[in-house]
Amino acid sequence: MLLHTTTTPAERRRTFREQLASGRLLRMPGAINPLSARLIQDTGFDAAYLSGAVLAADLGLPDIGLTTSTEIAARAQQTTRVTDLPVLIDADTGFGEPMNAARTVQLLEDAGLAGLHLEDQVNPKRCGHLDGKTVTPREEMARRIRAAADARRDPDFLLMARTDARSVEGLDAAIDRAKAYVDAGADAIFPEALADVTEYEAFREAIDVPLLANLTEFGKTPLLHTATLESLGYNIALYPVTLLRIAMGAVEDGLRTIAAEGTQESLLPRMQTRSRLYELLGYDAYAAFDSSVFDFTLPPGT
Ligand SMILES: C[C@](O)(C(=O)O)[C@H](CC(=O)O)C(=O)O
Ligand SMILES: [Mg+2]
Repeated sequence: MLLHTTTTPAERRRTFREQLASGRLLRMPGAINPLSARLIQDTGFDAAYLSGAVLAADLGLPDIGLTTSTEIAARAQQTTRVTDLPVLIDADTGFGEPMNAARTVQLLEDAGLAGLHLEDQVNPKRCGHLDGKTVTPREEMARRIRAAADARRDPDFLLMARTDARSVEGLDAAIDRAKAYVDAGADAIFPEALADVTEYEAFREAIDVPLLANLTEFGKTPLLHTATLESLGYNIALYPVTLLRIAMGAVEDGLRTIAAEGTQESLLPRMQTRSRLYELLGYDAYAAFDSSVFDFTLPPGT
């Protein structure tokens, strides 16, 4: 793979549709940057995710709807360029009125994504696992979805509706909303912040389209095993902020170690090596293209 992926957005959208139709559980970690999306592909995951919480945190911002559709589209394009995997993006509330949601869909289609999800919170939105959320009237969200569905130019671009209603209006209302969102044109449903396995079951029973399970840490939902989700008939196991939490934990530990020990020596066994990084970046493909780019050998152990 030289410079970028050779898989087209259309191919990846078809793959994503086929994966979802297969009935198999897809495992979908959230990338923290384009390079980590390469690693997600390299370690055998099915698809990658771009989290609103991660994109905001990356800019040093809380996840309250401050980022813009053009900002997330630019980041998405950098990511989709370097992976062959289908990538699903968190489009928050669609960034405004239904007309804004429609523009968001087109921007994110152009960014090479396989699909997006829109949620039924009002602005300023918040993490779905926090208390004090407010949801829009059901009909307003249905308008948001219809506008998004009509704006699509590739019918394979996946439109997922997320409902945040479980912790606001209760489980039954959340299921009713999900049904209304499917009627409005949603291809898949993201039931946010379910409390336990019985709630997962109830959603599966009531909804015919693919379902996503959000396995975010330190939230309201148990960290269900993939085997459990498979037996429940869920389609996507999402690890939205997991890589960010792992990386930031390691970065903080590393910084404290250097400050305390005066050298990074003790951290070397925990670091990605230079050779692994070069492997991920595909240096040899560049060497094959132009031998003057990569005409050195790395000393052993680097
Ligand atoms: C999935 C989510 O929308 C995200 O932006 O990644 C967040 C995750 C989180 O804040 O833990 C959410 O669940 O609202
Ligand atoms: Mg989000």
